[in-house]
Amino acid sequence: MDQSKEQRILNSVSYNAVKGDPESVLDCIDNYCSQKEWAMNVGDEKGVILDKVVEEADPTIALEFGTYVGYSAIRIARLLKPNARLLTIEFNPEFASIAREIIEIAGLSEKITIIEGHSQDIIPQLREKYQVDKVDFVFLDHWKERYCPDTILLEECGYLKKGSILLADNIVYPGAPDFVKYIRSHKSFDCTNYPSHLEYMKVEDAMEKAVYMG
Ligand SMILES: O=C(NC/C=C/[C@H]1O[C@@H](n2cnc3c(NCCO)ncnc32)[C@H](O)[C@@H]1O)c1cc(-c2ccc(F)cc2)cc(O)c1O
Ligand SMILES: [Mg+2]
Repeated sequence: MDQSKEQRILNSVSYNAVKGDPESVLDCIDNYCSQKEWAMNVGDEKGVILDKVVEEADPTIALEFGTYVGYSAIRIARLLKPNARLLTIEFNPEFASIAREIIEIAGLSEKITIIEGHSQDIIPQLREKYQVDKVDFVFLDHWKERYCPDTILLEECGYLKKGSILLADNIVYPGAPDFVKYIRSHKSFDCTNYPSHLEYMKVEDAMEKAVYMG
């Protein structure tokens, strides 16, 4: 059986990236996906917005929905302070295993925990199973129709505190209209839109930041 696109991305990283160097892993994935095969990584343009928001949040506990091959997990974790960590949730076992290998090549396995499962099932378990009290930063990049229910779930479970920052990818394309409507009309969220472009394409896209006001 021939390999998947995600396996080919891993092959390229394994062959071309400098072990232990997150930047070289990111560059390798961006080069592969802009020159060989498009893939749904947040990419280098929106990645700069992600970097800025992570630096603003300076999180101790960061959370991500939708690991895919680990590109944004590496992007986030490379900026974390020494005792900070990223929990990233992925339900596709093939993607989770590929992400684990790519994260290992980047040298960030100590800072990143990949949790295999559906976000809606894992979120309620974060306190007991993963010793999470509050989350400082959340990156939403999984199925777009799940952004809104999972944000509500995070709130209901009491993981958000004053100053918690959510950042959502793909606000324009593929779009997350119910999430945008919900978050912008919610009195406890202060929202900012960051226009950008779809990864590796000239198509319009945007990211939305939502700061929880408690
Ligand atoms: O669809 C997009 N992203 C989805 C991400 C899915 C990843 O996240 C995992 N995942 C999904 N739901 C859950 C879940 N919970 C919910 C389900 O239970 N719990 C855990 N993991 C979950 C999947 O297994 C994948 O690894 C997208 C598309 C385009 C795009 C643009 C233009 C085009 F032409 C085509 C595509 C651009 C983008 O940047 C995009 O992010
Ligand atoms: Mg995305």
